[in-house]
Order: sequence, then structure tokens, then C-alpha cells
Amino acid sequence: MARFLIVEDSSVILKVLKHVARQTLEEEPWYAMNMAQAVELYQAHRHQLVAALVDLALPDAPHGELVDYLLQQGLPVVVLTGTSDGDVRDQLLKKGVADYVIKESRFSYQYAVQMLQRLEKNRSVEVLIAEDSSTYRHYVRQLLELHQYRVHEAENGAQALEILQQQPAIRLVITDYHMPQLDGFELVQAIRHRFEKRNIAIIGLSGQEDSAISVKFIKNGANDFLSKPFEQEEFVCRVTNNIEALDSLEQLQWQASRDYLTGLYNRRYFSEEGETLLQRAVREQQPLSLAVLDIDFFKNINDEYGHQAGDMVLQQLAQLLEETLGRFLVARTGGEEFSVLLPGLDNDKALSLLNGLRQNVEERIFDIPDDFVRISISAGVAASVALPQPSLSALFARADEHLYRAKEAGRNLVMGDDEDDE
Ligand SMILES: Nc1nc2c(ncn2[C@@H]2O[C@H](COP(=O)(O)OP(=O)(O)OP(=O)(O)O)[C@@H](O)[C@H]2O)c(=O)[nH]1
Repeated sequence: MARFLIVEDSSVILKVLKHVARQTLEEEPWYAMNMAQAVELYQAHRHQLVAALVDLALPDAPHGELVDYLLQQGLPVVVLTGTSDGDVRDQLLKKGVADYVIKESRFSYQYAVQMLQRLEKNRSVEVLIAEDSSTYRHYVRQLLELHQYRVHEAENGAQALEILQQQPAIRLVITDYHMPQLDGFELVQAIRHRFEKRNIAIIGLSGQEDSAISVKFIKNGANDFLSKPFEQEEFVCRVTNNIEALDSLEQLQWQASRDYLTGLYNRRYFSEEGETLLQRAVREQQPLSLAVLDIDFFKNINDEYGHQAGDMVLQQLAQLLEETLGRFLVARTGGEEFSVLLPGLDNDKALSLLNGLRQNVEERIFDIPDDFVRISISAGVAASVALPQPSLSALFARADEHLYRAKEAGRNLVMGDDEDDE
């Protein structure tokens, strides 16, 4: 179901907007060429609509009547306009439009459509304002809510820290400098003590009278700063830039830790996280096991049905692993090799769990293009207690030995440290 409404009377510009929307948005928006069509679409789909991109002057609404109508209904509106008149801009911002875009080039249409997407994403982004002046706090809240952010408020730094503790989803903190109890710098330092820049962004607010404050904010760990009083648009741009920088970092982190084909963790992440989990288990004298599993005769699937079929089998096995063992650390650690780190499980429990998985795989049908295949897996399990000096590489070496034995013994088997292998 479409979530955006785009209204433009020029068929040439509408064509450009459609092209940009198809490249940017996941779903096709609703399109209208005049106010009558737009109102009809709004009334029919108002519960799904998230935001609208509206041309200011339409044949049946020459003075922005559609913008007024949609704002009255509470729908966030991005305005498209051919005029760069400062008064028009001020009037529109005063009315409460989320943004306005001057029709200048292909890039401005791109910006406008991306803004629709941003407004939708912002509905799940939480922002905290730390500011002792209730007037300013209220003003900043209004600006953020105009852009659909979910807003928390704190009257001072100490309260801001409390809220951050209770609301782990907060991604951006906007903080004033002068505040009772804990000032802006102390708050930034306290936040950086607990959260890295890639997890929470901070924008400092400072009065114009002291430009050194801005620099100090950045040097103390803030990502950005704004001098008060600020332009609404500059504020919104800074907030958007910081949130988008966090999004990009998150995406990079995801890509660096994941296997592209299956979406499971990759070997690198598994090794880092696995070592930490192992050392914790040793410290707390808790059992921990590692299972390394491998598809039997996987080469035959590639040879018989092609590489794409092989990839599909790997993806489906990864999904099964995620569904059944997702509470543990699961990774694709090689071509057709997967590893599972099992904190809390000794050799017997790990063997029994892996044997259950082995049976599950054996009974399952794996879809490939126009056909299906059956597969089996073999696995080697190593427990940390069996090692004099537990390390992840020592665990891997031992699990690999057991996997090799399972292959030698005929495959579709799980073997471990215990002599009564299953
Ligand atoms: N489709 C696909 N195949 C892969 C991928 N990575 C590795 N392989 C294939 O996995 C196969 C592994 O073959 P082998 O090491 O001989 O092992 P096997 O055929 O599974 O036999 P055993 O492990 O001894 O039971 C090779 O044909 C690789 O090309 C991948 O990402 N996609």
C-alpha cells in the first residue's frame, strides 16, 4: 500500500518525480495532478499515508490551498515551489510545512523525494533534548516533531543521563551548554564515557556570544553544534545529516560483520565475539562448546544443478540455523562450513543439540530452481573444558578433527570429545 502522495500539475515534472520515486522509494506513491484528485486520494487512503509532496500552485488551488488542507489534516507536507521568494518561504515554514524545495534541477526533486522517505524513517528515531529553557525546549520539540522524530525532554544534564539510561533507543542528543546540575560539556563527557560516537550523536547548542563554546563542544565529543538563534532549515539539515551519518555507520558495521550470501555473521565477527564469549565462560567457570558443521558432498549439488542452486541451499540452511540456533552465535565461517558457539552447553548437551539439527536437515526438502534436493550435514563438536588452555583457535582445531572423523566414518554424523559419539 502506497504511503506517500505526490501532487504536481506539470506532466513533465511529474514524469521526473515518478522516475526519482521509482529509484528511491520501496513502494509506488499515489500521484495526483490537481487538488480535487489529491483530496480524493487523501480521503481514501488517509490511514496509510505518511507524508505528501505537493506543488504549491495547482490549477484548482493556485494559492497553496492543498498545502493548507493537508496540514489541517495533520499530514506532514513537503512543498515544491517555483519561487525562491523569501516571504513565501517564511510563510510556508510558519504554517508548519516539513520542508520546501525550489524546483531547480533534478537534484532538488531527488532531495524532495528523499525527504519523504526520511520523514517515514524518522517516525522510529528517538531524540533527546537537554535544555533548561522551557521556551527553547518547546521550540526544538516542535521542529523535531514536524519531522516526525520521537522526542524526549530533559531540563538539565543529570535528568538527560537518567532518560538515556531508561531509553536505550535514543540516537541523538541535542544539548544546551548552560544548564543547572550538569552542564552541556559535563553531559557530553558523561555520554561519551558510556556511548561511542557510532551509537549516539550529539549536537551542542551555544549562544552566539561565546564562539569558543562550539569548539569546546566538538573537542569534548559532540558531533556537531549550532549557534542560537538558528534558522529552522539549518537545524533540520544538521539533525538529518547526523542521523544519516549514524545510519551509514550502522550499515557499514552490518556489512563488515555479515556474510553477503546468507546474512549470517562472518568468520571475522565470529572470531572476535567468540573469543570474548569464551574468555567470559572461562572466567565464570561455565561450560562452552563449539560446533563446526559442513554440508556432505556439497560439490555434487553445484556440479549437478549449478552454482545458483548451491547458493539457494546455503541460504536455506542458514535460515534453518538462524531459526533453530539463533539464540547462540551462528556464522558462516567458510564456503559450505558453518560454526555455532554454544555458551552454557557442555559436550553432551552440544552433541545432542547438533544431532537434533542433523536430523532436521536430513528430513528437510531444500528448494532449488524448478526442483528440490535433500542434503545431510556432518559436524564436529569441541568443549572448552577438554582443553588445557582454551582458546578459540584451539577449539576450532579440535572441532575440525572431530568433523574430519565424522566425514571419514561415512558422513551424516556428529562427533565430539565424548567417546560415545552420536
Ligand atoms: N554454490 C556455492 N558453492 C560453494 C560456495 N562456497 C564453496 N562452494 C563449493 O562447495 C564445494 C565444497 O566441496 P568439497 O570441499 O569437495 O566438499 P564436499 O563436496 O561438500 O564434500 P565433503 O565435505 O567431503 O562431504 C565446492 O564445490 C565449492 O565450489 C558458495 O558460496 N556457493
